[in-house]
Amino acid sequence: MTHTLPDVTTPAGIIRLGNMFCDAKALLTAVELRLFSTLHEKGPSTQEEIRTALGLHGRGLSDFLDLLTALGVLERADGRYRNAPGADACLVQGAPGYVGGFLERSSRNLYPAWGRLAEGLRTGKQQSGSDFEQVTRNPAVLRQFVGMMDGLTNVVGPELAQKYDWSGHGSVLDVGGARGNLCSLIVKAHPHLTGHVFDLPAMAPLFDEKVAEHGLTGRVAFTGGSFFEDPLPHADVVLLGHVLHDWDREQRAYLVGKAYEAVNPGGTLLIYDRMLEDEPAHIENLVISLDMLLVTDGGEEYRASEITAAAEQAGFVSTEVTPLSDYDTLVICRKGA
Ligand SMILES: C[S@@+](CC[C@H](N)C(=O)[O-])C[C@H]1O[C@@H](n2cnc3c(N)ncnc32)[C@H](O)[C@@H]1O
Repeated sequence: MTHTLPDVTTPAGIIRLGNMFCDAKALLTAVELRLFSTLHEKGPSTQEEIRTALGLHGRGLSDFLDLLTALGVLERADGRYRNAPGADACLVQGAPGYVGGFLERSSRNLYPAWGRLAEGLRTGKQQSGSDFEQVTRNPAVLRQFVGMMDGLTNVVGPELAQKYDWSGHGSVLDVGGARGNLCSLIVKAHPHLTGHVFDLPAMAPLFDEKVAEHGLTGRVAFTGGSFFEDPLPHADVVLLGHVLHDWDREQRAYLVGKAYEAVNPGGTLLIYDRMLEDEPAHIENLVISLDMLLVTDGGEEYRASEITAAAEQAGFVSTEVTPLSDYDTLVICRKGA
């Protein structure tokens, strides 16, 4: 994936880079207001039709719509706005490739936390005031959070289902698998597998709902518990996806060791995250690593080499590192038979 950055050798380019948070907030706001879903439903619409449908005041609306047009997520013709193709595929609620859940939570949680980045860097403390305990206590926030996870697993899931050879395995366990979206996508693509998700107990009702939506009720099971305190179920393939980056280095090594115990002999542990490289080239992954500074107590993105070393220490006989999706890295850890 390529990045187009402003020319930061010029004052105008530097100011443009400094203002790019405004571009992002315009997109996040459009998702929050359900603009893309509304345009998908109503078809090309005038500014006035959009104003009425979204219940807006009207001041600033033409600039807002034109900014989204300049950013490429809307198109304007004959005084009517409609979704650009990418927005129609990814930002309309209920579309298979919907990533708006991620953006919605970004708008409500990450965006304000980034406003306190200096404080986060000064203190090393998270700035969102919402650890997993708090997230799971509030049903509305939990729903937003799982929507965010679905936004990411809708992208990673289909690729993981294709990329890894699932033919020699009979079962998959997704540890920290949220409401089971990724596990369901894998079981749907490989119906010979039985699926199992382990996550905090509060996730159970949302899991039931999601698995029913996938038409897999009874084929993907759920066990509630804490992966730090409770035993994990066993499976041929154990997954830890976007989980290790929530924790510090010592906790990550502990979870790799715990996952080793859960993998059946001859099976595999699959770990994916936005892992970092030595060269600071991946803007998106560095941004997510700073997200972890701002929303977790010890989390950060990390290098694949940390995980291959922890896997070796835990007892895995071999490891393989490969790219997954546009931003993730997959580490495949094989257990001896
Ligand atoms: C960042 S999400 C990743 C979700 C999913 N694996 C994905 O790829 O999108 C981390 C998950 O870990 C779960 N989690 C956090 N603490 C946990 C704990 N102590 N035990 C079990 N699950 C936990 C959260 O509820 C959440 O679903």
